[in-house]
Amino acid sequence: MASVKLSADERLSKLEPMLASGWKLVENRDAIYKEFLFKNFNEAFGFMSRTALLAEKMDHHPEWFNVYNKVQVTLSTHDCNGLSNKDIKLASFMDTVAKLHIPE
Ligand SMILES: C[C@H](O)[C@H](O)[C@H]1CNC2=NC(N)=NC(=O)C2=N1
Repeated sequence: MASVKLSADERLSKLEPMLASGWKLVENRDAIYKEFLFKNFNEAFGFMSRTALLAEKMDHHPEWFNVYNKVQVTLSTHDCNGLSNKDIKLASFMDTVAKLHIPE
């Protein structure tokens, strides 16, 4: 199903809260970025594993880079060359999972 870019209203109602929870707009791209820090690699990889399962189920995949306990994530929808509701859904899920792995 072709993805539709977030509307102006959705950017206010759905994207703004994500920016308030630490996601940043990517310069010169309609994309969002967040860096997640975990206690160790196991926690980071657990986060990535859980995200990967949803990504596969959604057929919507993050652009991410992992070194040890850090996971850098960029979300955008390639099909519409910008942000869609799929990005909001995946970002929200990642925030929820990350909270389960809060470093002590
Ligand atoms: C063929 C496949 O369904 C598409 O390429 C999917 C795969 N995963 C995707 N991931 C993201 N982030 N954006 C897409 O548009 C996308 N499209």
